[in-house]
Amino acid sequence: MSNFESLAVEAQNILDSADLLYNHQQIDAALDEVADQLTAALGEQTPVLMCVMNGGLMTFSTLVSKLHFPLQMDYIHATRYRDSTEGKEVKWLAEPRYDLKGRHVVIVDDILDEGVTLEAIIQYCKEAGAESVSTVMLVHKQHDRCITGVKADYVGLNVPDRYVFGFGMDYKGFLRNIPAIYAVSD
Ligand SMILES: O=P(O)(O)OC[C@H]1O[C@H](OP(=O)(O)OP(=O)(O)O)[C@H](O)[C@@H]1O
Ligand SMILES: Nc1nc2[nH]cnc2c(=O)[nH]1
Repeated sequence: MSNFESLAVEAQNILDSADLLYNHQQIDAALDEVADQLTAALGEQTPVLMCVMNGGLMTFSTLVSKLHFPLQMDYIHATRYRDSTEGKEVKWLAEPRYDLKGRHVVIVDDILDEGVTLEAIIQYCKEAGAESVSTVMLVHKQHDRCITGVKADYVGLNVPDRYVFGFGMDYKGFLRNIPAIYAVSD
């Protein structure tokens, strides 16, 4: 069996034994609330919404479909876990296309864990001259290891201090497409 095939089998076993945290309906309702809050805060600001690839993709596409005001979409690709379940240093794979100078930027990602990735992206946007940087996270992992001062302005759902996957979040590069959020079984 090649590497990707054995990983696919492992991922299926992980899914079969995982604990469901939130189903699709609960995720959708949480993103409805975030969309309402963003509309109230930024509906007049013509923001740039910035998808953090790859994990942010499903949250981003669901969220923007709920926003009915003028905005632009862009993406940034920063990765720290690289198909592993342990974080390393942040690696940049793609920078945004829009000039962020003077713009209200909204970063949209799947998970705030230790905050290393988010801190690097906020710093990037500020150095690019953004007028404001707001942060949206589908989930916030509950522990006290997050970098001091790094926070999400808008959070959909809280998750326990366990490895989680689904709705964009991967297990070794798989299971991002599952339309619910699970925790790997202990
Ligand atoms: O708060 P942190 O501890 O920095 O972890 C959060 C980051 O980890 C994941 O990205 P990953 O590096 O796995 O890349 P991916 O988006 O391609 O899954 C996730 O999408 C966040 O960007
Ligand atoms: N998929 C996934 N990515 C992460 N990045 C940081 N923490 C996590 C996690 O629990 N799950």
